[in-house]
Amino acid sequence: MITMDDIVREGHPVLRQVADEVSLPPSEEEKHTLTEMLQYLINSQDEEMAEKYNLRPGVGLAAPQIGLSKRMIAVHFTDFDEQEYSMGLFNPKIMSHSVEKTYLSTGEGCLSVDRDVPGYVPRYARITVKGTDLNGNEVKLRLKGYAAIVFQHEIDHLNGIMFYDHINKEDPFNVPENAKPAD
Ligand SMILES: Cc1nc(NNC(=O)[C@H](CC2CCCC2)CN(O)CO)c(F)c(N2CCN3CCOC[C@@H]3C2)n1
Ligand code: NI
Repeated sequence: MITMDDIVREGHPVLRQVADEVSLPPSEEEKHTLTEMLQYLINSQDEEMAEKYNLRPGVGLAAPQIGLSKRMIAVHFTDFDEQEYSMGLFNPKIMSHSVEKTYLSTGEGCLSVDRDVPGYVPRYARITVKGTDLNGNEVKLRLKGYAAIVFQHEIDHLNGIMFYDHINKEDPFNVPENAKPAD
């Protein structure tokens, strides 16, 4: 199982690389790894497992965070409309996005960042994502708000981008005029 010992921390070059496309169909090993990434999220949200294995809770995870520079992400969360997302995706790609932005009023954190970085992280309010799921099916997702934020955070990791790269350096709590909080 994946534990915090497997999560690389900021400063490791893999977090600043552009990850490689996974050639399709994914190998058994790639499918196993993506399944393990999803399992980490599920375990991390289970109080007993998180306590027992000292897991930081997570709603998303990207392969570079376990040292694997491949375009693979896993997400496990329920959004504010009670819509559940629990999936692994190969080669996720943002096909289109709104001009309008959104952000989490709590700011963001990252399993690869062992410090608090205060500030709003402006992200697209709505995105359309395409990718291939663990069953080898192509999926097309239209996401907004919280779900859009989580997927953007993960896809950023595949492009070597950390959440704090988006925070306004002069005024971390500056809100762009076209942005509304997701929560
Ligand atoms: C928002 C949130 N971020 C948590 N952690 N950070 C992460 O997931 C990072 C990714 C998220 C940071 C902002 C957007 C994506 C991991 N990242 O580094 C991957 O790249 C949480 F843990 C969390 N929740 C709320 C839901 N709760 C259900 C019950 O179980 C606990 C769980 C806690 N919400
Ligand atoms: Ni992260």
